[in-house]
Amino acid sequence: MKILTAAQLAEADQATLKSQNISSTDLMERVSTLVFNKIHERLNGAPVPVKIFCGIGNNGGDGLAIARHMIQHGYHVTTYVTNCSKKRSKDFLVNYDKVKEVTKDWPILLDCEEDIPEISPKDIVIDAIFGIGLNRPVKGWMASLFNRTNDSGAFTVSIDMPSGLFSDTAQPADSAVIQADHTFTFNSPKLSFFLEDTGNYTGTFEVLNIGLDPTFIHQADPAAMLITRESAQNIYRPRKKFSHKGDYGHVLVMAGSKGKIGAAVLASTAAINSGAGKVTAYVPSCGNDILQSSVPEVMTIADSGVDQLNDFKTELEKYILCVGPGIGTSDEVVSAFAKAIKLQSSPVLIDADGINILAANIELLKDVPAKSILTPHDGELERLLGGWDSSMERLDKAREFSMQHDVILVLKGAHSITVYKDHMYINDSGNAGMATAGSGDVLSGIISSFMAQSYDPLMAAVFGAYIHGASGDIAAQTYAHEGLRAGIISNFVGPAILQLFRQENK
Ligand SMILES: NC(=O)C1=CN([C@@H]2O[C@H](COP(=O)(O)OP(=O)(O)OC[C@H]3O[C@@H](n4cnc5c(N)ncnc54)[C@H](O)[C@@H]3O)[C@@H](O)[C@H]2O)[C@H](O)CC1
Ligand SMILES: [K+]
Repeated sequence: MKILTAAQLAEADQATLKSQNISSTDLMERVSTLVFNKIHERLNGAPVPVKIFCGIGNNGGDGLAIARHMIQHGYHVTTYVTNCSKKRSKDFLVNYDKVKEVTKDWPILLDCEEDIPEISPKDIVIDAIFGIGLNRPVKGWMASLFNRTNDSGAFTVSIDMPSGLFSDTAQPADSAVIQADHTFTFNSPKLSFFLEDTGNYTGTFEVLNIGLDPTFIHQADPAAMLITRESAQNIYRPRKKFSHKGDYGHVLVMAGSKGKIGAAVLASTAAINSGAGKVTAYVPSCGNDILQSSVPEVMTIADSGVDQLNDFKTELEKYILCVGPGIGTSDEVVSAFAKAIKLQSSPVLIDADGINILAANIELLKDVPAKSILTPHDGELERLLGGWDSSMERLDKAREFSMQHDVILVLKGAHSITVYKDHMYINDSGNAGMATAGSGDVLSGIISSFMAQSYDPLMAAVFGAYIHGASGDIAAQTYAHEGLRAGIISNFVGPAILQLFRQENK
């Protein structure tokens, strides 16, 4: 699913009016009727007090139209207008008049701190103050209104966006934001819904298809793609009947050190579980027997280093290198890592200490083949890029780094984001149970496995991140979040692939 920017959505709005030969008032009526139906389905006529707060732009227009529908259906609605500017939009004004026609009274105008009404925990609040037109932080008495709403305990439903939340630019620290319990968002979710510092404001969110011009949407170059089950289905490459293991690649997992051989076990098990034709673990010699007895399908090459890697020697000719989990960062390891990277001509996957080594020896990046994949968690990313003030800045810096070094970054988090140059792919699978030791090693194994199976590296990263999350989601149904271990996630790769095509989940 495409995630469009506020500017693109405003353009889509205009394209829709033209192609469907409708007025903006008609589109607002369509949108507000859709939202009303959703609310009506849930409230089912309940006589709860509903307070609808409307801004003076089109988000406010939506709110006024929703208010009218609710009043006409007998709901107990009080409608407020945050009267913060004289620049009322045309469709706000149309709907302002239409509410009056129904109630015979104008909505209550709020102009200052003293006008802010009491809000009871028993109220339902509908927040239609600002949507995608927000262009500056919310301060002053409006911030007080937002804070009162947030502190009230009232169930709060936001229209299109929680008011005060920016859709695709950095969230200023001093801006008040409505904390919604549920958000009805139009056409597509906004980028800020998926970021750590802003993603909680929406509560649960629901995307409503408001029938914007499909040609415009099809042609729009998205700010980011949301990778859902449907997207993953389209990336999946079925196997050929007449094929053999040589067709599905060979992953060489260079990982582990004394006390962290488990990282090598997890990454190589995940690689074989995800369909690589062959997997070899390249480990310090202390790990050789551990690997052999814990995962018989994986071959091993023991390095001359006993407790940690200190060289890189292999007879293998063709393989995909997956390097980094649990290797440490000592000088010996750095030289082994540097040697291994230098020998590669096709994209590699670098994780964990491999990223730490790159961050501390940035000159090694020149030997990393183009379109290689780095899978940092935030600590590793910070070492690589320096810090950031907001999640948006984190993305900006990641895009710049990707552009500069021609590498793919998988930024791990609740919604892992794969960044390649100016394209972003936001993962929509996974759960908080996956925040557990070794989960990243499993991800490295999965992605490198798909690379070995000839997925384009970018698609291997995007698909691998989805399958990793989906495996965790299926595993959590049996193990709960708390019971998930990385090795368990890895065992559910097969069920996650099956789930892509199960009919009942459509
Ligand atoms: N294409 C669609 O998705 C459709 C969206 N609809 C709804 O319209 C809004 C966007 O409306 P717009 O008029 O462009 O902007 P807003 O209503 O969000 O607000 C603009 C209004 O507010 C002023 N303003 C901005 N920031 C502040 C601030 N911090 N303090 C005070 N005032 C501020 C600004 O100057 C404007 O006057 C979208 O979200 C949907 O809800 C349509 O209904 C249909 C199609
Ligand atoms: K809103």
